[in-house]
Amino acid sequence: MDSDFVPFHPTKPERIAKELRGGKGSAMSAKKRISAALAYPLVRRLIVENLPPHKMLYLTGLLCSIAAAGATGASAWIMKVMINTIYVERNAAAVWGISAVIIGISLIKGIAAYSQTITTGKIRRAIVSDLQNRQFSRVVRFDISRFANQHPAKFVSKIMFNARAGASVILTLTSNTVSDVLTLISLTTVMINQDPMMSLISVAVLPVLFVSVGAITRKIKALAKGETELAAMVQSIGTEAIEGIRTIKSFQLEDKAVASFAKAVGKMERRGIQINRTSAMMSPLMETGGGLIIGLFIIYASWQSLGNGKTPGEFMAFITAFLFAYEPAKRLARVNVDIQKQLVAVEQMYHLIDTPVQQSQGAGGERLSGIQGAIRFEGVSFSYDGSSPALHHVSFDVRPREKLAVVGRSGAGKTTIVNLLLRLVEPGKGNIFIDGKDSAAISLADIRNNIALVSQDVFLFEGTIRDNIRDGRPGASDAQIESAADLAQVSSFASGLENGLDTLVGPGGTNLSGGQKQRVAIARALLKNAPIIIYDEATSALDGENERAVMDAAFDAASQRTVICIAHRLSTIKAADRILVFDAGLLVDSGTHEELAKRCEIYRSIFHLSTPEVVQSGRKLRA
Ligand SMILES: Nc1ncnc2c1ncn2[C@@H]1O[C@H](COP(=O)(O)OP(=O)(O)OP(=O)(O)O)[C@@H](O)[C@H]1O
Repeated sequence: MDSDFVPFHPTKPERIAKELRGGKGSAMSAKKRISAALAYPLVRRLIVENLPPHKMLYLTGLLCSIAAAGATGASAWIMKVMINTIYVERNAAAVWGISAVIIGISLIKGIAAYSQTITTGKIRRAIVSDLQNRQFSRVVRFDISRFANQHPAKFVSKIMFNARAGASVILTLTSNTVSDVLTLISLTTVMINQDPMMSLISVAVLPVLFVSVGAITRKIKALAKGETELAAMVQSIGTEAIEGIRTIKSFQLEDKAVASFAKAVGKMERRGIQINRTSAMMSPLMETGGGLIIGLFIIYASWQSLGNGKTPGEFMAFITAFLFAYEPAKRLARVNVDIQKQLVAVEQMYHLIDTPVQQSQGAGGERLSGIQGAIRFEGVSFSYDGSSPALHHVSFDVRPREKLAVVGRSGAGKTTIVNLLLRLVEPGKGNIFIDGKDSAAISLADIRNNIALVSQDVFLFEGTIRDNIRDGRPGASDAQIESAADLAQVSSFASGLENGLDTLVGPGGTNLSGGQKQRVAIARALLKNAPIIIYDEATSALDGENERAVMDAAFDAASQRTVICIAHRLSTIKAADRILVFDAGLLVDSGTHEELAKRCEIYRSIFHLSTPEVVQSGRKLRA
């Protein structure tokens, strides 16, 4: 890899397709198994981090499990009393008492099961919410390069899936398994008490069962790998298609979108069926094992009761305890299988949670306050993929309060300048200075506090227009918001809406046009009152007249700030003090519109293509 450039992985549709095919090098095939050595620390961490906050609920659940286990043992034991007293000794007077005890035992079991379901449900929901929040709060702080090769929907679906898996592992181990073990202890006590020999026979068959179950477990583990990825892939393809619905419709690509979705769904379905089929083998195995044990009992019990005077009550109590033990034993035999499936997701979850947030995000770094807005790029190189340069050895200065336009053909590196300035990516080589301070040493929070960005892809939160503008400066008064709205020409369209600036926007509210959204974004940036303001094709969705009005206002409002403006419209560019011309990652020229129009071939060619009036001199919006 060229040492000049930091690696950055592009979003590639082929990558998604490759993952769908499960091809070599795909995320799926790269996933590792959760070995026992890895599983233990994962499980330990899950429990240590998540259970203590719910210990009171957990204790309540444990008491319920103990009560339910005791009641289950008692309900097997009462069989002996019932058969021997009522049917062998024919004691009719005992019927009422024994029936009352049976009803009492069932009542205890029912109440314990109800309370346990309620408590584990509460614990599960609390853990799922907490794990989702922890993952999301980490993901939004990732370096943007982490988002380059994954669709956002994939991140979100993974977060949801991982959190559910984490809660399942915790509850399977600390609640369901504990409850099953307690029930088995209670039933085994009854069994040993009735006949130690018969108990031994049943225990002897268990290793055979466990070996077979182990083999199936390994197969399921292999199949479960990548199930999460496939689910996320389906969501990602579906979301992508809906997001791009206008393009899909205009190119009549509905069939292609449906086919690609169906392909992903089909792959997921096949994987699900395979897992299901393999899991299903567990049941016949356990049934056959159980049948074998019961057959042996009958032979042994007949011999005992015919020759050695064992009572039918003892035999019934034993069989009942054994049958009751079947379900919890089956669940315990499957614990490893169930957990293995979930541990793959838990590992992904901790991978997300443990991924370092962008360097020096949050604490640390030099402070940056009261700045003039001087910017200096010194020999800056950067590559997104580690090989092809997006910027190569770029150096330039921006004076405080200068209005700088950045132009270039598509892919020339204009947005990369903005990404570097905001430290959304770090330069592979060279340095960037803000007011003379190396930006790499400045606290990331301070860099972003001092720069306001209006980007080409406007993002508005669901809420009112006013709330969205206020995001620029959370403590701003209504008057300040309204003044920013006036400057950015938001008021001109908001006054036509029933609720003005208090109109709801976003999925549940009014849908604004692309240009209206851009004006809200400009108002938000103006309100921020940062010493440096960047417009990255901020007016691309506005018509010529509106664009000029908004940019006049934006430049005027920013007269005391440094402005960097990436634009394709000559009217905006002419208004700048100086223009930088980029081509294929290189800074090829800089000067005023008049100078560049005379001497810079690339500048001329850019604007000759779209704007014939290139040689007309431009009006300066500010001196
Ligand atoms: N996320 C990314 N992953 C990989 N390569 C990227 C990424 N973003 C940009 N590039 C590449 O870096 C180079 C510079 O891109 P940049 O977005 O800075 O160009 P631009 O001049 O802003 O283009 P446009 O005017 O089309 O927005 C291009 O060759 C582009 O393909």
